[in-house]
Amino acid sequence: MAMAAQSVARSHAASMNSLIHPISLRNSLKKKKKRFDSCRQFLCKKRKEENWGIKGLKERCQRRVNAIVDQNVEDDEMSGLDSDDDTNLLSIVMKFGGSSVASAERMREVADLILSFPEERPVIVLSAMGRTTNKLLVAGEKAVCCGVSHASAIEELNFIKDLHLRTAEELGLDSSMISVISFMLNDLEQLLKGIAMMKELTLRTRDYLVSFGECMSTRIFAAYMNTIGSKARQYDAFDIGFITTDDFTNADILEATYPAVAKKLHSDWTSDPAMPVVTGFLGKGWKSRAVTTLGRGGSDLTATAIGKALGLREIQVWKDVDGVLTCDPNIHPKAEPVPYLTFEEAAELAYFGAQVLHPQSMRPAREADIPVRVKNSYNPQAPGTLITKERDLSKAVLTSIVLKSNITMLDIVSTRMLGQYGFLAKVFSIFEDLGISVDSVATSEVSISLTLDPSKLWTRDLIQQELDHMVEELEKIAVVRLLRNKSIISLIGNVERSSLILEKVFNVLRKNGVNVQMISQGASKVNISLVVHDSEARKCVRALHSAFFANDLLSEFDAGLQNGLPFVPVENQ
Ligand SMILES: Nc1ncnc2c1ncn2[C@@H]1O[C@H](COP(=O)(O)OP(=O)(O)O)[C@@H](O)[C@H]1O
Ligand SMILES: N[C@@H](CC(=O)OP(=O)(O)O)C(=O)O
Repeated sequence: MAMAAQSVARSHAASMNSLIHPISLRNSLKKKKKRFDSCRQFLCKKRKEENWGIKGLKERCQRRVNAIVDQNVEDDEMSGLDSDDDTNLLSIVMKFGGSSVASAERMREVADLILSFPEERPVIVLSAMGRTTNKLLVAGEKAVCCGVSHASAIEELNFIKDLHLRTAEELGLDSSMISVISFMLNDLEQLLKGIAMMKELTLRTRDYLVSFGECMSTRIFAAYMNTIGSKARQYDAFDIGFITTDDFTNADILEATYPAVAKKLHSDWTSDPAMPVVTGFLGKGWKSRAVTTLGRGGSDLTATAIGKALGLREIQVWKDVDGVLTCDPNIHPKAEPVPYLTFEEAAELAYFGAQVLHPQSMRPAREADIPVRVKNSYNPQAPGTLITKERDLSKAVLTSIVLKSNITMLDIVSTRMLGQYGFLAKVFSIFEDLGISVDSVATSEVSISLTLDPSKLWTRDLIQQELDHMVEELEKIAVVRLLRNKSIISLIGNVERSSLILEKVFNVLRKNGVNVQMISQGASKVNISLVVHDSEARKCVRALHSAFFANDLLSEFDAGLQNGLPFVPVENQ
């Protein structure tokens, strides 16, 4: 901006020389100053979008400064700049998960945290309070078999009522908002009675049932922000353009969502600015028009979708951990935060079971190239994890270890009725026809080993029915072995160094007497997956974590690499 200021001075001096009237000079300078401001915004945005280096930025700056000074307003690259002034538009998304808004006290802390960024104009995305979603699901299951007269007494319903009414009162919300919440709780009770009467809980009803969690948390929080004088407006995602497939409990966001959400949030903000507080996790089925959900943990996806829709600067997801960790802290208490990840690594990590991020959530952020920051709302000072398109992998070996348990594995050996490619094609067309999703695959000429993704299969009965049908179909062309109770351990890291990673991994496994039943290296080049028996999996992850991350062994491992020698820790030699 120093350069811009000098140019304003230059222009000022030039104007003085030609004896322009002081008022028109002031207006002209004001106009130019406005142009410089919008120009700066425009350049910053374009620089990010098009990845300009410093040299490119300088050249473009100079061109625009000259154009402004010389009044060359017809310059192509300048056109539309006045309307491109986005200094007052929404700037970031801040998503707070259930643990961040579990009580009145937590909501107050979240409000303070948001207000501690006065320079931002955030869109807020909230999940349901604490474990409300789980409790709603249990209440639904209980309603199916408890009888209408007992539905009101379901323990989880009363817990949810008490939590939400108490929170609204503790936050000092006015009586009209307390009535809104009471009405919603009353509707929830009626719904549970309906489920009890029907004695069934369809996937569609299940989604409507859990939607009460986010619908109530966002209303309470937006009302609280208004109470403390920070203007906020609540939105139900299904009413502002979140259009999804009709796959209840696991819906996908459709493309039409992005322009619709952008239009609604943008026009409300420009006509009457108020911090948007949006329900995470929810959408509207494009055919059914009913409430859908995006799969467990889906508020992360809501946040990244809003970031993409509005082209925001950053997406922040606030959790109860110091970022994405080197492994699940419930498995290894010494798990450490990972400072940087690429979208690809984060997606792989989430897909292979790290609960911290929703499996699909990286997609919109990657498509729009918007950085995602994972932060801890209980420890805002911690730097967290920054997820971007690229990062320096030259020193990276292993980034994180992820465990996905209770997996079903299939061993399929061809009866040689088909040629090699006919065999593979037939096997995968069977999965496609049955809508069964496959996680990891290892193939030879006549056999395939693969793991099935259980998250697509919702109830026990359905799993058995589907599996029986699938095996029946596969047995027409192959000998099939179904192996249950397996776990996938995914090693996310720099697969350029896969042989060194594997050497170390197999040392650890050998020492612990663990047999690997399948191994696959993803084409994404960031993931090696090992399949082991469920009963050995947690022990394995702990041993691998200690070998790779404890006592700074990772850097020793790196040092060994630099000397051209693979490092094997003493404990494993
Ligand atoms: N690799 C990992 N890194 C961080 N957290 C993980 C990891 N694997 C599992 N977790 C679990 O994920 C939790 C955070 O995810 P989640 O409960 O969905 O957060 P929120 O509800 O706040 O969005 C953590 O409390 C932690 O127990
Ligand atoms: N409340 C939903 C959606 C969600 O994203 O929750 P959280 O952010 O607390 O993981 C769930 O529990 O699945």
